[in-house]
Amino acid sequence: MDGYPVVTWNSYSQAQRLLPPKYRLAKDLPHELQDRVNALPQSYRHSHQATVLFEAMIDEAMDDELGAPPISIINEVTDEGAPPWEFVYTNQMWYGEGVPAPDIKNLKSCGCVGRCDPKSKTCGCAKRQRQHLKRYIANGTIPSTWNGVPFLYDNKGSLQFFEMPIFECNDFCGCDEDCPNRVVQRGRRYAINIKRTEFKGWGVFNGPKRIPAGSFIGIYAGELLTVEESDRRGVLYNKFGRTYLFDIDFHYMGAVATYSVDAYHAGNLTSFLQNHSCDPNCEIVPCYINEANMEKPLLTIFTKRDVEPSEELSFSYIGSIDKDTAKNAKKNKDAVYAECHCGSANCLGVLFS
Ligand SMILES: C[S@@+](CC[C@H](N)C(=O)[O-])C[C@H]1O[C@@H](n2cnc3c(N)ncnc32)[C@H](O)[C@@H]1O
Repeated sequence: MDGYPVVTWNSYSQAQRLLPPKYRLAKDLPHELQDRVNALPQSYRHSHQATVLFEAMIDEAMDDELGAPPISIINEVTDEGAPPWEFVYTNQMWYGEGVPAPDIKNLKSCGCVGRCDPKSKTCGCAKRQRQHLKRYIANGTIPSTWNGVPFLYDNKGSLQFFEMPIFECNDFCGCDEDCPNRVVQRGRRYAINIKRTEFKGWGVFNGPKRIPAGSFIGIYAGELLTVEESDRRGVLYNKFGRTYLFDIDFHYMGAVATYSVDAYHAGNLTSFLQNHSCDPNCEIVPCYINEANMEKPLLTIFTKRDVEPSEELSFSYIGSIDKDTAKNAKKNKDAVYAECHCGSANCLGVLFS
């Protein structure tokens, strides 16, 4: 066309990156509801109304996982109506002081139309995942039976490989919402309950259907902190025996963390899924969506084997705390070192052992 520049998907997508990225600041976390409930007498927090209110708080936060089954709070063990009103229920990340905004300028995206074809040689996202896969192919992590398709999900959306980061299509890609490379961002598909256990506080339990291996359960949501702030909070948390900190230090980062997630003041069902098992059925996998900074993946939780109806969902703490911290905490008799009640046949007997 004479005199008019041609607007393509790529130029539109590039232009959008000039806008400031959308993200939430930890200092803006709302806490009015929690403050109001905590100001009420204990009899309220132990009532059925507290259960209903807690379930409603969860429901309201589930706008970003449309179609996800509702979550029930079940307590057949104590008289608490709900878990402690210490945190804001959210599936999002809230950025703490000193944590930079998401890097969208350097984010790679695809210009595919409709659903991305995993076999495509031109899809930018398939290319990016393939590039990253090369090192795993070279070191034999990917079995020789691998069919060469770069996306880590199969055609049912189940994760195939747990040892490497996922790169999903993002807000700047041309493909549709039902693209096979958009699983985490579509949210949870299986019914789960938050249930009081006898010895481990609250936990996450499967609903009535078997969850197949490789199913997405949730993002380990909460405050995204610098590791310095996380270390400062960790000393305190260890003293009173509950920590929800998770350092982002995957092997391809040289096992050194710059950032950490704290799910104490903000989080979702996955904070309770943080119960340890010596024979876990879930795994945390780094996943990049609207972020080019490799130090800031989302921590996403997937089932690593089939989970039976009503079975507890859990993962292993072993490896999630460094040895020096463990040694010192044990010496100081920190409350965070507890007897393990996972009940598995190969139980080591102690948490963070
Ligand atoms: C991050 S919290 C997990 C959620 C916790 N159950 C709650 O109610 O908030 C971690 C704490 O849960 C308890 N816990 C988790 N797994 C356990 C296990 N296998 N045996 C005993 N206690 C456990 C310990 O008190 C641990 O410090």
